[in-house]
Amino acid sequence: MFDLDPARERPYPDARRPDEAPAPHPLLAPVTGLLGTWTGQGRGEYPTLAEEFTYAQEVTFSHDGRPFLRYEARAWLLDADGAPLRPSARESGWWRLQPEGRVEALITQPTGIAEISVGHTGDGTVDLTTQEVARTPTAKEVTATRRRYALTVEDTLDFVHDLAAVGHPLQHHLSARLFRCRPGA
Ligand code: HEM
Repeated sequence: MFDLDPARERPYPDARRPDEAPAPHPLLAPVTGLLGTWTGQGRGEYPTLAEEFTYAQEVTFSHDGRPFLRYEARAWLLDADGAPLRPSARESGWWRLQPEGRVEALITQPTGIAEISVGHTGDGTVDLTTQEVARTPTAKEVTATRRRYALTVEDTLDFVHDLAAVGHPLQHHLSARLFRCRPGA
């Protein structure tokens, strides 16, 4: 009989480093530099908000040998001294790599938003723009987002997020600079 012991090692673990098994699918070649966990800080704004805010963010990219990345991100707001204030945005999804660096992404948030985005990757940068935004009945009115993830200098990931929501056209919502987490460092 099949052994369902949950304590057994998973047969298909996710890899978070390019040199870790399983080997990345060849279509992942333009994005293997993203693999792993990134943390850092950013700032945000929107015309509906009286003030800018600062936040911390943790982002993880992994894969299981197939031509998509698993994406997971969470953020928390920071006070003026950099201390955690409260949990903020979370999201997770799948980035499907296609030939010629084309990317299709599915990203969902607990605020009732599901983004279907398309874009392109090359030179350490991933650009994604929503093709569709689906919303649960009580979600805020988000109509579009645009994201750029850019590996600028080594082990640094810059993130910019534009948002069209609650009657406002696409404009800056977030910018962050994240640094690669080294386990045990
Ligand atoms: C690092 C990720 C993010 C952070 C730290 C963040 C932070 C914030 C903050 C602090 C607010 C003000 C309201 C509040 O205090 O909750 C806000 C509003 C909002 N955010 Fe974000 N956000 C993030 C990502 C996103 C994403 C991915 C979306 C949509 C796809 C989004 C859509 C919105 C919308 C629609 C509002 C409400 C605007 C309004 O009605 O005034 N945010 N965000």
